[in-house]
Amino acid sequence: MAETARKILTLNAISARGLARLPQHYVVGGDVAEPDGILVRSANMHDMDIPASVRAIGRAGAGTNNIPVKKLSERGVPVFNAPGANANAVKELVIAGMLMGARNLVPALKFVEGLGGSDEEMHKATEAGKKAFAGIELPGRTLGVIGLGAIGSHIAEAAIRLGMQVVGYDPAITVDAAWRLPSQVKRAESVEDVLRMADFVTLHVPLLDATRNLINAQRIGLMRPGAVLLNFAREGVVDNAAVVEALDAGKLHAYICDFPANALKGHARVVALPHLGASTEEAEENCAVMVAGQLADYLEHGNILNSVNFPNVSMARESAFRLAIANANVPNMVGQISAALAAAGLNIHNMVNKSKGDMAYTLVDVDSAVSGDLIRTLAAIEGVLAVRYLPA
Ligand SMILES: NC(=O)c1ccc[n+]([C@@H]2O[C@H](COP(=O)([O-])OP(=O)(O)OC[C@H]3O[C@@H](n4cnc5c(N)ncnc54)[C@H](O)[C@@H]3O)[C@@H](O)[C@H]2O)c1
Ligand SMILES: O=C(O)CC[C@@H](O)C(=O)O
Repeated sequence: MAETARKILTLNAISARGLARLPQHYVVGGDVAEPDGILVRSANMHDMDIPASVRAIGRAGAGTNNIPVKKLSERGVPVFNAPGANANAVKELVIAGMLMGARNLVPALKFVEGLGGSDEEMHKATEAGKKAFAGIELPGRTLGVIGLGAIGSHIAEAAIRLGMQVVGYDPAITVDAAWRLPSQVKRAESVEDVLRMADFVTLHVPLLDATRNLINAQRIGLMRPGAVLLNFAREGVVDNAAVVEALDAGKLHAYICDFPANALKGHARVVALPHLGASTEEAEENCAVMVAGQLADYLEHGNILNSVNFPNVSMARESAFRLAIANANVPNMVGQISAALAAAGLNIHNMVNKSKGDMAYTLVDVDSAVSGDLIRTLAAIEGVLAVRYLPA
């Protein structure tokens, strides 16, 4: 059988090493029509008319708040991401951010930029002015980490190595992340507990309805005087107006973030980086390699790994005839699918069905070719969202 020339639309620049993970016969570009899959980084897809041809989305990164995941679930389309692939890059920038805040590096650099006159005048002004930028050291200080997933757990570990005390909060920490945490990390019972105990607070939660404005005026009120707040998660997790008020009142020492906004612009105690957390050669490559591999495995074989809306499902190929069915997680789907296959005279060679929340997914290998009529019958079952036939 000829290879299917699948088409992949890229909405952002995707690292070449990642694209090389796609089969060679794929057509890839920023302007392909009727794509089978989409690769994206931070481009906002909420207002995009996503073509009906799209079978899967690959997010070369962690956060998927730029993607209409719910709408895609209703179409039976998985959204893949790259968990942990940029965690080290973000960790390093957060450590840099803590040091910027602790040593007042940005205001100090601005002061130096403003120096003029002869070298001798500069030296004099330097020695007279430097006391305004005296800072603190990290060992012995407490770092509060809110969200102990791929990034938060790495930061907790790095901070312990730097001699800091670490207190963390995550109501749904995964087993993997918990294993990564050094035993010295203290477990807090709430966001409020972390805020009360920490000199530096860093946020590593996804942007969800539940985390929007997680850090607001009332919670900032609980923070230690002179604390440094770091936000390399998402803009919406922090109320910018409340932060500016706390900075102006001297309650917060600095706000270091990855999300420039008008409310923060020009503030002497704000460092806003241009969403640089994942912008390293290594992270861009790791994310693209991971997600392109997952996308291709799904398009070719129906296997699912690291989808935010579907369960992990993978089955070794022992038959040339495979059906991949996305369905709602409701009773009797497997029964109806099996009955339709039996009525068509097909023998099931292997089958797996798994669910995640409202979504379920079924892979079925059969012993002989599948007809167009059977695919239409399966697609017409109530609760079936998408059916793909994947002959090897
Ligand atoms: N600045 C950047 O360039 C950059 C790069 C990567 C990720 N991010 C952002 O960081 C977020 C986290 O990334 P990750 O790779 O660590 O994701 P992750 O899924 O591994 O970890 C997120 C953790 O947050 C926890 N969480 C959810 N709600 C919480 C709450 N209310 N309080 C405390 N914990 C909560 C989850 O249980 C999970 O353990 C991403 O969703 C993304 O928005 C930003
Ligand atoms: O792709 C990027 O540059 C940012 C990615 C980052 O925000 C993420 O959520 O992984």
